[in-house]
Amino acid sequence: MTAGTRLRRLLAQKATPVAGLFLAAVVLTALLAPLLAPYPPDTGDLLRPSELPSAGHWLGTDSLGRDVLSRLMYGARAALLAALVAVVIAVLIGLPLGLVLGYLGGWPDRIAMRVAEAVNAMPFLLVAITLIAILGPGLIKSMAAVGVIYAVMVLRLVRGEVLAAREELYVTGALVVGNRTGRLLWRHVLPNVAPSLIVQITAMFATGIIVEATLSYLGLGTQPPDASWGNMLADAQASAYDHPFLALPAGFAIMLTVLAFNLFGDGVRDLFAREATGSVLHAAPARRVTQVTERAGGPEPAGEEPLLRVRDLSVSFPTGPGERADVVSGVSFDLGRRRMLGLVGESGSGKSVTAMALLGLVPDPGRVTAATITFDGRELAGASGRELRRIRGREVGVVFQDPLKALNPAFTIGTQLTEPLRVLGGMSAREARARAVELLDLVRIHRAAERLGHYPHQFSGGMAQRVMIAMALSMTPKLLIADEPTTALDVTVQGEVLDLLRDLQAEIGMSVLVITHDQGVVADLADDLMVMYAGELVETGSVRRVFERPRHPYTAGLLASMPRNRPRAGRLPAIPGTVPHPGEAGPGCRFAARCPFVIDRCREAPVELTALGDGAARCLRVAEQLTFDGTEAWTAR
Ligand SMILES: Nc1ncnc2c1ncn2[C@@H]1O[C@H](COP(=O)(O)OP(=O)(O)OP(=O)(O)O)[C@@H](O)[C@H]1O
Repeated sequence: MTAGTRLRRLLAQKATPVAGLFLAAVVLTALLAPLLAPYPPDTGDLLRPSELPSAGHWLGTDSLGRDVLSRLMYGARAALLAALVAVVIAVLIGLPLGLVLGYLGGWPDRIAMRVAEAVNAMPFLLVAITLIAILGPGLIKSMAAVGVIYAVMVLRLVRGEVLAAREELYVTGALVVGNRTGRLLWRHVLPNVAPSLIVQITAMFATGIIVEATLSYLGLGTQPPDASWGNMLADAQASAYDHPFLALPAGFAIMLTVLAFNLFGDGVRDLFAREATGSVLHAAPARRVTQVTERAGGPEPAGEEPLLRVRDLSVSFPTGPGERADVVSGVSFDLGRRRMLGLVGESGSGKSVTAMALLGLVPDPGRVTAATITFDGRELAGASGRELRRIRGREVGVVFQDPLKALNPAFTIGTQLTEPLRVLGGMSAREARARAVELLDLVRIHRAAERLGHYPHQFSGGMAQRVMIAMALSMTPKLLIADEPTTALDVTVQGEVLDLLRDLQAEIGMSVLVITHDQGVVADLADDLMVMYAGELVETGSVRRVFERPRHPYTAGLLASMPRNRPRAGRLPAIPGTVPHPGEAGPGCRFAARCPFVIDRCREAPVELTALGDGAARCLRVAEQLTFDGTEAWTAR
């Protein structure tokens, strides 16, 4: 995410910029207090004590006749300086220790963590007061003591994040290419720890302000006559009954500053959140009238509405300041009930984003628009995140590519399988367990009851994928989306999982959208096929027809480059070139640059889908009835 995008996201949240502006004003006031304050903070007119606000003293005077506004401005200096001292000490001690201990582990880590737990177990202020008793009172000394306690918090946070990052493949990858520990921690681990650390820092600033005020109130922090919000409160308390107004300025200053830090911290946290945002599919008028209402082929059983009807689905991502590019453009298709529809295309053609868009799970800052997405008679375009959540898991199940990454390593299979049954299905623990056993039986996992107590790492890839399938089927969905369900598995296991999917589809009678770059999977499973290229559907039709007689050169190229189980002379044919980046395909046919059948007209204007007897194809030359099957056209050049 670019700095500009981050700034835009920050400004989009209403409370965050307000909180940011308020904090900026507090910081400026603190810095410029000697210039801005109308009176010196520590000298007053003893003849005019405890006055209410007036033209001469906008916030009145305190019990010694000092100007409250001026003391408030100098108090901001004390508050921010105190919080800053504590936070800097915390980061200087906690960050390097957390990084090193989390990464190296062993006995130093164990000892440090026991000490951290002991410090954490004691009340915060008690520890601070004990340290101040040793160091002596005074603002900097007391906040240094607070900084040491904060350091323990930072250490625990950073260590936890490093422990998680240490297991990631990118860290192993960085080690493999020869990074030394220091560089590895600095370059590869620290950036992943930074978001949580920044949020923690804003929270520490907020509590730092409260702690400074408390310590100064108790006489342990800022010493009179210096101004601090805490000792202003202490002064006010002495005459609370006679002059209650005196407590208000410092009280509000503390409350508003702490609130602003917390709101700002929340905004920063949301800024770094990577999950899908609102999950809303925006309804949009169809942007252009497609020549045909393309369907994925295969005659629809008479009188039956398709389960899923998608029209003009587009997804865009930002490509630069104020610019977006479509990674999926104008996709329209129907998925009939009890049908299996395959979606194929090279890597980067937009298959997964299409599936995520249907589920309302395109990650921020992606934007989804569609003229209509009708699922089982209900309109999902424009539906709220809540409505989509109700459908996900219950009526639409999803199977992802890498089962061992999709399952949570911290929980047993039983816990993960029963969770949706209890949360979505409202079953009791006993009912959910019985159903979980049935589900594991359904996906042909033996000794199901025993396996429920096992953790994901105790399953092979194929077995874990069966568990994922069982989870996806737990609520008996009407639609199953399988995104590269066999890509992470070896060939023999792939076959077993495909057989299982086919059998389950027949048993349960659900519709399946299977996404893959492996035509073999589609040939094995699907009734209908959609071929996607650079974000557009380029051909749709029944699997049988498309495999026998592709009507788009790209489909033909994909089929020609499919390894077959028969002797072949020479190299495997391949489509030359690569999929263009989003927004860089040129004005005409997006496949033109790689197409051996290209003619000048192909490069001039966008090519629409043309309806065929069975399905549709996005090719100007489709009417010429070219066969596109000359393998020599695709022979690696
Ligand atoms: N979060 C994102 N931010 C920006 N661009 C993205 C994001 N996710 C996907 N894209 C872009 O969208 C395009 C389509 O990606 P998608 O993952 O759908 O392709 P795919 O056909 O499923 O490929 P694969 O088979 O490798 O998964 C790619 O150009 C990709 O770079």
